[in-house]
Amino acid sequence: MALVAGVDSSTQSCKVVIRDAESGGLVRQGSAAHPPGTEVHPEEWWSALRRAVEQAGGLDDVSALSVAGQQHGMICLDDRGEVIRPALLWNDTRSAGAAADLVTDLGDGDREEGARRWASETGTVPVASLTAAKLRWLADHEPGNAARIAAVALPHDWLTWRLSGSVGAETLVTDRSDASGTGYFQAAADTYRYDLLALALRRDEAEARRIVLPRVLGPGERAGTGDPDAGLSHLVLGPGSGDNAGAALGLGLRTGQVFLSLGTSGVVAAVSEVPAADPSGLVAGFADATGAHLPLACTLNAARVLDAAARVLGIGLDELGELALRAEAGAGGLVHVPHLEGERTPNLPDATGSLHGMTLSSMTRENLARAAVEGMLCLMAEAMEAVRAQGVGVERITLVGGAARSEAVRRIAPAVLGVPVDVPEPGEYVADGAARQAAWVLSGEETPPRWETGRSRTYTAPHAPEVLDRYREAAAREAAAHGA
Ligand SMILES: Nc1ncnc2c1ncn2[C@@H]1O[C@H](COP(=O)(O)OP(=O)(O)O)[C@@H](O)[C@H]1O
Ligand SMILES: O=C(CO)[C@@H](O)[C@H](O)COP(=O)(O)O
Repeated sequence: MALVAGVDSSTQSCKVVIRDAESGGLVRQGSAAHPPGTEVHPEEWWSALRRAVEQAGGLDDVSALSVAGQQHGMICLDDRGEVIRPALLWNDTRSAGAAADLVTDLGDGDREEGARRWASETGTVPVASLTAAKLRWLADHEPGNAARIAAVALPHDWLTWRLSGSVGAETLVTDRSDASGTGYFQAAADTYRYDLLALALRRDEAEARRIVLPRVLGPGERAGTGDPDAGLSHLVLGPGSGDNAGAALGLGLRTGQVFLSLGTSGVVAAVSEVPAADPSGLVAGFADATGAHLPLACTLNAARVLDAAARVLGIGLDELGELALRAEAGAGGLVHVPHLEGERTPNLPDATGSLHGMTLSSMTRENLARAAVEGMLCLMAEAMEAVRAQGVGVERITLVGGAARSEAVRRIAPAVLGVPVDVPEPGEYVADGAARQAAWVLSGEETPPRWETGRSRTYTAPHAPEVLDRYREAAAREAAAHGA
């Protein structure tokens, strides 16, 4: 029985699953926490990966491994392959101004024209999360560091490279799903755009072409083998992927199917045969891990909205869910607009969260808990509408991510979203997608192995559009206050 490993190096933790390559059956797993914050040294991820692998029983009997990782994080390497500064993560909003500048610059001073060009040329209009915006921030705020850049990698590229034991940056590899989140990759044509890398770094294109970008491997293509010095030469490495593409692969989603992930980020994404190009910037035109596309709307706020509410109420997440289910739909008029970390969809990087409709009768613990769950889900309902506006039919949605473990979220989601919600058994679907890719690479076949996916339970509830209507009113007031 050949074993394969899948790694999910995501924002809050690193998870490793080890599965049977043929059946996909789970054999063992491990996890390790990542440090908090939006600026993290990649060595921290490497150390968490090693701890998670150890907890999962090691890799001695594992034949292949792939890494899926949080998207967009900027890792700059110097000419010796050393990390120049801690990585700036997808949820670090200091690059918001840089993103706005990139849009205007490509439009020669015209923001709308710039947004149209970014969307048509790369599929995505830059926001603070994109790697290109982080590079522009670096060029403007840390020119000494920017001048030392010899290579730029993403978290999953760098971890795959570390596992291979390579030292030279020229051996870095990536896949099209993660490359498509950089801002300097054209997913529709599978090619890097050095002109846009140059724009980001304020260099000319010839200089930008001297920067090493990870070679983009095809889906299912071998990335090499593990580090012989670490006893990993038996390990075949897969190209890996961005974490959202990993989730789609782990769930075995087919064209037209849509998932909602409630982790640190909130994500609504669909597998699509056609690339997206949304000039409003709400939907990113990313690629998936199978050769198709993954139009995606991503929020900065999701599961941690519930963490924050539980903290304020001095209770655990289970109790928060029980309280929320005891309140009526609409939380007695209390509306929580949960822009706790600023927001990306809609693009309000400087926003803060707010609570509306506070009265003596609405201010109960039950309503506060309910408003947190409803607020998070309304934010996701808006993301779902943005994906729909790109022509994706959303008739039902598959719910995953840490907050999918909450019974309250599962039961309230169909009422707020207005579609049935399929909840697969709790699991690590990003890591599973990476494991499935590893099995694919090991098999050398044209398509990923058919793995049995666990049973889903479908949640339905009468649609309660008034919850979203009231949220929209409150969110519009907030957006106006933040100059949108
Ligand atoms: N039972 C639960 N109810 C609500 N939220 C939960 C529950 N279990 C875990 N979470 C939340 O899930 C989040 C982590 O989700 P995860 O998908 O692993 O995040 P990421 O992939 O971004 O690191 C945490 O914020 C945690 O509070
Ligand atoms: O920025 C995005 C997608 O564009 C995020 O989805 C990151 O990829 C982080 O994911 P999680 O750690 O929340 O899973």
